[in-house]
This record gives sequence, C-alpha cells and structure tokens, in this order.
Amino acid sequence: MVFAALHRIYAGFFNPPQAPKRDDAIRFGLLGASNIAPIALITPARAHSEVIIAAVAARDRSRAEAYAKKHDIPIVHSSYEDLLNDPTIDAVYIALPNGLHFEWALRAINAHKHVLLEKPSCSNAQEAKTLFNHPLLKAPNAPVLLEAFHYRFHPAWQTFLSLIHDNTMAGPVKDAFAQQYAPKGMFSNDDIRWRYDLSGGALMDFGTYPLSCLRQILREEPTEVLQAQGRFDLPSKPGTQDQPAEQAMTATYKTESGATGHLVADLATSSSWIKALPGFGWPKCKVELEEKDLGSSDGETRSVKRTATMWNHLMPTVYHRIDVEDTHTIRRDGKVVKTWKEPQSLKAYSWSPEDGRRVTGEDWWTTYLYQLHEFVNKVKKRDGSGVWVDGQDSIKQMEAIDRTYEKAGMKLRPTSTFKL
Ligand SMILES: NC(=O)C1=CN([C@@H]2O[C@H](COP(=O)(O)OP(=O)(O)OC[C@H]3O[C@@H](n4cnc5c(N)ncnc54)[C@H](OP(=O)(O)O)[C@@H]3O)[C@@H](O)[C@H]2O)C=CC1
Ligand SMILES: O=C1OC[C@@H](O)[C@H](O)[C@H]1O
Repeated sequence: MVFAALHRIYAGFFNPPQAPKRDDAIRFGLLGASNIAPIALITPARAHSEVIIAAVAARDRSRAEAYAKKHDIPIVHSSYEDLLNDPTIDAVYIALPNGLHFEWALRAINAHKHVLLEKPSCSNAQEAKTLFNHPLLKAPNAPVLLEAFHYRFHPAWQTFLSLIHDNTMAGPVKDAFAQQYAPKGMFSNDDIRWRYDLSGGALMDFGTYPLSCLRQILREEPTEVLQAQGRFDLPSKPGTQDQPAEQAMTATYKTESGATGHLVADLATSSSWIKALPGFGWPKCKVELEEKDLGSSDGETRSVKRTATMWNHLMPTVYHRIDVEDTHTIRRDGKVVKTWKEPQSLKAYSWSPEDGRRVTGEDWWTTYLYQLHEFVNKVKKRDGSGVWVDGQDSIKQMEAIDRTYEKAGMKLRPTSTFKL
C-alpha cells in the first residue's frame, strides 16, 4: 500500500511518463509565473500528448525568463497582453490573484484563446454573470472556458457522488458537511490570499472547495444562509486594502427542500492542543441521507439509512477513502424488530472498467491531469467522462459565495472596472 502510494505521488506530482507530442497539440501560455502552475498544469502536460506548455508571461520579464528556464518553456513574453497577441498560442492558464481573473479571462476569450481559469472564477457573481454569459462564448467555435475545479474530475469524487445520488440504497440528502484546512504559517503575511483588494479571503480560496462540494452533494442551491462567520487574525495593511480578508469562514446553509449543509474553511489553522502551533485537518465531506423505504412483505417493512464520508477529495491521488455505512432496519407494526449496520470502504484511483464511460486514466493521474484530459476533450469536441463545470454552475458558485459574505456581514469582493 505504501509502495503504491509512493508510486502515485512520484509519477503524478514529480515525474510522469513523458508523452510524445502530437502535431495538433494545444499550445498553452501561462499568464503569470505562478506557484501553482507546475503542479496544476506544467507537470500534467508532460503526460498529455495533446498539450504543450509553449509560453509564459510575467509582469517582470526576468522573472518569466527564470521560470521558463526552470520549467523548459520555449517562449517568454514581457507582458500578459503580448502573450494573448501571440498567434502560436491556442489556450491560456490563468493562475493570477482572484481579483484579476475576470479581466484576463475576458481579454483571453476576446483574443480567441481557450481558457483554463483558476478558482474562484471571478471576484463576485456580477463579474461571473458578465464573463460566463458573454456573447463571445456563444459564437460558433467559441473558445472553451473552464473554472479549474480539478477535484471534480477525479473518479474518487465521482464515485462518492454516485453513492449518494445514484444508488438504490440512498434516500435524499438530509445533511452535509465539508471542511478544508491549511495549517497556520503555510501562507506568508504578504500572500495574495490575505488581500481584500485582490479578492482574497478564506472563502474565496480554500472555502470555494467545501462550498462547491456542498452544492454538488445537495444537488440544489444552498439558497438560504442560516449563519456565516469570518475569523480575522491578521491586521489589515493600510493603503493596500479597505477591509481585511478573513483567515477562516464557517457557514450553514439550507436548500429549498430543507436539506442543510455546513462549511468550514480555515487558511491558518491552529493546533487544537497549543494555539501557537499549526494544526492539520484532512479535506473531508460527510453526508447523512434520509431513511429510504425498501418495501414491505409479510407485515414487515424494511428501510435503510446511509451515511457516507469522503477523506481527501482534494488530493485523492496521494490517498483517499470513501466510507459508507448503511443502517438497515426491519419494523413490524412500527416497532423495530431488527437493525444492523453494513459498512464498506471504497477507493477509486482510476475509472472502474464497469463505469460505462469511454474514459481513460491511471492510478497515478492527479486531479489536474484528469481535468486536463477533459479540457482537451472539450477543445477537440470529443466526448469525455461527461464531467464538466459549465458557466452557469460557476455563476451559481459565485452567487453562493456572495450570499455567504452578505450573511457574515462582510463586503463582497470588489468588482473589476475592466471593460472590453
Ligand atoms: N487549483 C489549485 O490547486 C490551486 C489554485 N490556486 C489559485 O491560483 C491562483 C494563483 O495562486 P498562486 O499560484 O498560489 O499564487 P502566486 O502568488 O504564486 O501567483 C500569482 C501570480 O499572479 C501574478 N500577479 C499579477 N498581479 C499580481 C499582483 N498584483 N500581486 C501578486 N501577484 C500578481 C504574479 O505573476 P507575475 O509572475 O506576473 O509576477 C504571480 O505569479 C489563485 O486564484 C488561487 O486561488 C492556487 C493554489 C492551488
Ligand atoms: O486551490 C487551492 O489549493 C491549494 C491551496 O494551497 C491553495 O490555497 C488553494 O488556492
């Protein structure tokens, strides 16, 4: 088991097999010499025969040159605009501070580039509506625009969802919980995540994941925010922001049909033993389903009630586990005559051969590589796994973020003044 995990980590995150590149490979340009691009795109691209990382642009050319040298990227541009004007580039990866996503995604689609856009897609719902409903995206042969919710593309997450939604043993969702923690000290005090003016904050950053998880688990929009609270540890820096960005957020939601969802996102987690030390918590989702009636015979009624927990949906390639517990009950005249539990534990590092989707994948594929395959499938107009994050979904995600900030009594992240 340990050897298999080490192999997945080594091949997935450090040294994937190098795929020979096809002549019609998609040529990507990177906007910004970001920290995340090597994990999220540069390394996965090495394993994909239809993707070439062809160019990088940074605000400072010497920084872009050093990055290009380190990651073996042939073309360097002195500005993001120059990269968008490069006719040899087909697609761009936007891993800029959240507050710049809207402007550069809009500029990129206007330059007819496909866009892999980091999460959160925009600063708020107003921007998201303008971007994802833009006429440029409705034109024939419009570019592809994807909010990079990478974890959704991994078979482990899809398996978890199917156990909640598709299984004959599962009733409707009653309650869901999703958490995401980063240890205190992981991000320095000048990190973009703490900048309100750049649309930072725990909900915008790590919090987008549990919120997105809840929205998929509930399969309904969490239209009512019952409570939401931000935590502020860092003082705001005068002159850089007109309000601080939160270090943590908790929220509770309710859907129209009455299901509830709870979110915890902490970007600066303290140890529960000693507050001054960093703390750790696995990414986790837990779901409780309503009891499901399985029918009656001979005066006895049978029912089942399921709970399901997914551990580490964010980096499932490293390790993950899906725990399902079905509590069966037999009743006679409304009285319980027998009850028993059936637990099972599942893993899905690649698609099951029985899945029926015409999809590929290896155990060492990261969420980012699964995502990249679907992005390429979309650009090439091919059927893939069927997993996608469409623009309306991205808008609803930003609406849920806005509602949470409003309930917490915090300002929405600032709207860009950029216009095409
Ligand atoms: N999918 C995932 O797993 C992850 C996604 N992300 C997302 O990716 C995005 C970038 O995050 P991350 O790579 O950690 O961030 P970094 O700080 O490493 O990179 C951000 C880039 O933005 C550019 N930039 C442009 N304007 C500014 C500015 N005013 N201040 C600071 N940087 C600026 C810089 O590019 P230049 O080189 O031009 O100076 C920098 O390289 C965020 O949206 C974040 O949410 C982050 C981590 C993980
Ligand atoms: O998307 C993300 O995943 C990894 C984290 O380090 C980061 O803060 C976040 O943006």
